[in-house]
Amino acid sequence: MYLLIPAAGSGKRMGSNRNKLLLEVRSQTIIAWTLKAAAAASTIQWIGIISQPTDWPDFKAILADLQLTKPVELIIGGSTRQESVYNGLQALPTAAEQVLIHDGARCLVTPNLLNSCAQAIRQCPGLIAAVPVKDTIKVVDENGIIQSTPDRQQLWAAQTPQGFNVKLLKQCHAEGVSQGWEVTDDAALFERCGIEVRIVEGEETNLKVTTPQDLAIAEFILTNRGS
Ligand SMILES: Nc1ccn([C@@H]2O[C@H](COP(=O)(O)OP(=O)(O)OP(=O)(O)O)[C@@H](O)[C@H]2O)c(=O)n1
Ligand SMILES: C[C@](O)(CO)[C@H](O)COP(=O)(O)O
Repeated sequence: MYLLIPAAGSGKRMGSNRNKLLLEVRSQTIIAWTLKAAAAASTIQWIGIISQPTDWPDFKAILADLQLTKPVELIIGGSTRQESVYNGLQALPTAAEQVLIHDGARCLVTPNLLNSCAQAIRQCPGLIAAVPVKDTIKVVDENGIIQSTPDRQQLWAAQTPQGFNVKLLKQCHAEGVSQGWEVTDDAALFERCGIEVRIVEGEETNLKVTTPQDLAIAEFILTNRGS
């Protein structure tokens, strides 16, 4: 399976002055933890890291340290996650029929979840890892007044990995560009194009390191795993 790792963000919500993926948790960078999970997932045969060239010296040093046995390519990122994935899709080897996309910032993903998604995407056009929402969610208007309470049975929190048929995902991204759609994940492009996306049960611990609080939680989870 081909794996694209969007890693070209700036980490505004982290409040850091550099790419948050270069911050350390338990003495390893966030991107190193993500790469280690990808390396340990037996189904992953190729890894593309979508990133800003200014970060390449750091990424190359991390790769040299990890000594991965799978081919890894650095691909130039865009100014949004959507643009970064678009670039990643253009850089995939022509043999790639399916692809998994996994945020570099979700560094607690397990090899097991990557493998489950890689196997499942062979049977459907698109899928995402997701977990059932535990909170009661409110829809609120611009004045802070609650409008409704959606039925929680139908609410799932989206994660990555997200898996897709490459040809269809390229078509959906192209449609997104021509229609000016702005989305925060690739499944949303499939949804807008009317193509089915399946849910694969994700992992509660598969959080996206977004804020300083998430860094502390990631540290706690990795310590408990004995990693
Ligand atoms: N132009 C961008 C923006 C984001 N990403 C990647 O998409 C993933 C999810 O994005 P997010 O957590 O929002 O990362 P940042 O954009 O870095 O954070 P922020 O939104 O707080 O600035 C991250 O692995 C990030 O590196 C990317 O490849 N290209
Ligand atoms: C793709 C994603 O990780 C799914 O949870 C997420 O949508 C990334 O963007 P966000 O803006 O941080 O939600």
